[in-house]
Amino acid sequence: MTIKMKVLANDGISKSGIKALEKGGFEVITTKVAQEQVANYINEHKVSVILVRSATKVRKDIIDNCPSLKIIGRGGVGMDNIDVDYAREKGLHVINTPASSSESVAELVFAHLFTGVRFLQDSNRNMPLEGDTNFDGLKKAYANGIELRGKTLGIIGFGRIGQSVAKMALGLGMKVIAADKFVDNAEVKVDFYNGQFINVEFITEPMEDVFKHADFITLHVPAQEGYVIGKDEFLQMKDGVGIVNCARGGVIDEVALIEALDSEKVLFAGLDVFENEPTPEIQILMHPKISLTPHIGAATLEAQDRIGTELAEQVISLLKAEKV
Ligand SMILES: NC(=O)C1=CN([C@@H]2O[C@H](COP(=O)(O)OP(=O)(O)OC[C@H]3O[C@@H](n4cnc5c(N)ncnc54)[C@H](OP(=O)(O)O)[C@@H]3O)[C@@H](O)[C@H]2O)C=CC1
Ligand SMILES: O=C(O)C(=O)CO
Repeated sequence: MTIKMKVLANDGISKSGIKALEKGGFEVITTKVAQEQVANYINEHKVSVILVRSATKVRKDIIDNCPSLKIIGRGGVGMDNIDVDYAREKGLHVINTPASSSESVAELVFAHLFTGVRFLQDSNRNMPLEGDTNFDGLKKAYANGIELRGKTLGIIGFGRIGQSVAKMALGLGMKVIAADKFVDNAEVKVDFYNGQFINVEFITEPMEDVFKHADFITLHVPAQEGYVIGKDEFLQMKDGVGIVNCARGGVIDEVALIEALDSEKVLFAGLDVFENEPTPEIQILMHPKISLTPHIGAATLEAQDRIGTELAEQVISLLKAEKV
């Protein structure tokens, strides 16, 4: 009898990913194992591959105590929930799917931008009931919307997602400026649904210039030590700027953000990620000027399909030689 290698997809995986892995001769387990039970489960079931999104952490304890493990796979980009260097030192393969979700995250950025400039996060909560006479004042406030067209979008972090955001912004008639620690210039291919495209050359600018000139700022940097935007950075921005963070909680100082919103320095914020996940601080949750999503940047059917298939392809190719 052939013994199939086991893949534990602890944060779920698309049907296409399961199908591809099964076709490749793997058994796929989609049971959600509690974090503290993951190591035991891997050992009990002799799991060879653990696939995670952002919820399950794969730290030193699992890496040290699970000898059957050969691959740690992250369905997504940021690997801050995995001790990557340590795992690689111990001879494990660590893989991710860096390009599969860029367009989906970029689209969510615009969902937050459109929400912020037309106050949707607040009007969704405040539509009047029959006989409500107090709504007129609010309606007047909601009537002060802003168009994105013609405005300047500042992109901090000009990698894959930052560049996807840039091309969508150009399509909307926005001006785009960008800052990146390491990318000096980039040629972004803006493609249209009819197959036509144009290439647009970008030269990145110093971060202070982006803060100074942007009407809206969106962050696309990885998790890192220290805030990228804190009190000092808010002070450098235009009054009434809009901020979007679909990158990582912890790259914006949330206390400074609340202060900036309350003082009207910042007009609105759109947040997909939080310093405290999955349960953001109450001041963030209840703020009328913040549009909230629960870390769903990559959560589209299309992105998850690409992620599942790409993970399956990598697992199959890495373990092909070792299968029994
Ligand atoms: N909300 C969601 O669901 C999702 C969130 N993400 C987040 O988005 C992040 C970006 O993804 P992606 O665009 O694919 O990554 P990339 O690596 O392609 O781009 C990130 C860019 O930001 C640069 N950078 C790092 N730190 C700074 C800084 N302090 N200031 C300016 N630039 C900086 C990086 O430089 P260098 O590479 O040299 O460090 C790199 O060029 C991921 O790391 C992840 O955390 C990703 C997918 C989904
Ligand atoms: O891919 C990422 O980094 C995400 O945050 C989505 O899971």
